[in-house]
Amino acid sequence: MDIAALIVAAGRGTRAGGGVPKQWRMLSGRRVADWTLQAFRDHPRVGRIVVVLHPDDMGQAEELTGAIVATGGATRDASVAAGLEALAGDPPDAVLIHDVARPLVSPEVIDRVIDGLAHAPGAAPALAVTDALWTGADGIVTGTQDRSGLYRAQTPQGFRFDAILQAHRDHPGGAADDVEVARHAGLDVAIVAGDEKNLKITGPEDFARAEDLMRQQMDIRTGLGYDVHAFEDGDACILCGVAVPHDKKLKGHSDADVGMHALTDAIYGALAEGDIGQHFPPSESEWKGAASDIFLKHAIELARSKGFELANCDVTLICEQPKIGPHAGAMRAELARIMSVDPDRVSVKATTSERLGFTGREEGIASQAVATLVRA
Ligand SMILES: Nc1ccn([C@@H]2O[C@H](COP(=O)(O)OP(=O)(O)OP(=O)(O)O)[C@@H](O)[C@H]2O)c(=O)n1
Ligand SMILES: C[C@](O)(CO)[C@H](O)COP(=O)(O)O
Repeated sequence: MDIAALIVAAGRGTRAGGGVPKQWRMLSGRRVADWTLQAFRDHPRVGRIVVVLHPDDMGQAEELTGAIVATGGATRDASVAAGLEALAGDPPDAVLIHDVARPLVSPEVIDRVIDGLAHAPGAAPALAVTDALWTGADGIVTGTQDRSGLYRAQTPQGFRFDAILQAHRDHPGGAADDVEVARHAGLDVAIVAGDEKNLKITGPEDFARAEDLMRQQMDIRTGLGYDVHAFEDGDACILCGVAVPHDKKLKGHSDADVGMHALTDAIYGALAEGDIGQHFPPSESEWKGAASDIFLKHAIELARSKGFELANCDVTLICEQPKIGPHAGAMRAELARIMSVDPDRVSVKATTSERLGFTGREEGIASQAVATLVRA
């Protein structure tokens, strides 16, 4: 099934305050809109993504990589209609209509909505009301409302595309959500289980709630790498991607970059994905003399394919000679370039072993590295 996501992001977020529409405010280090888009971009069953923006926000479009951008209207339903029309030229089978203000939507909720479409033209997540419901006036309770059969509606609300497009075209406007539009057109909408965490950022206090929930669901992994290479005759050592002049070089099947190997193993370790020798066996001649950036790129791309980003890494080189200090800045910059991360996430430092052991006797260089990976 060809499934598109339609993310409405043309509201002004007046109730949230803060001077900037809530979708552009920061939440756990990224904009609200970036989290929401990522949830759909990472979902294997979602193809295209349409984002509906306010005319004043078109400058943000460039940063929403890979998304089709449409211009929104004065109300939520006008914005949804604009997004549907943007898809109508090349219609998907189904569309998932989602508030940008719900950045914590889980893959499981998205799956349940998609699965619900197998049995009905519409499916939407909701939570049964569990608190007692009152009516009140002037701060005084005036009655109790029957809560049986009442639900709190969430998004994404999913529909067969042709049906919801026609329903919006025929609707007079003023609907609270797309389920109301669908029902007005006589379409059945299945209720699937929502998620307490799928909150809509509405008031100022919701930012702190959303950040707490994000912290709870973060997956943080740490890996440790260790490597040793012996010296042989030569004129430079390749260390963390930098050629450091020396009267010896490091011996190995590849370029013997002991620092980069330790870091690569730390990333594989954090992912529980074995080690460098498992991915690039020394028995294979194609890795003979290979530049070690191939290994590091492979490890970081493997991490990204599993949804992880590098939070930070720290490499220690253990040797008497060559002196690392003058080259540490260049090494950090090179590792950061290879991994496409900010240099302030990469540390390279060195120590001697006080002339003890094989490093102290200058027979070779050892390296240790730790890497922390985070999946939000
Ligand atoms: N003209 C509008 C109004 C709302 N929305 C979107 O509809 C969703 C749900 O609306 P709400 O939480 O009410 O957002 P805002 O309209 O931005 O908030 P407020 O009512 O506080 O201004 C949000 O993703 C919002 O960006 C939209 O695309 N176009
Ligand atoms: C669509 C919706 O998210 C369902 O809960 C909600 O109705 C939209 O937000 P609003 O605050 O009602 O504008």
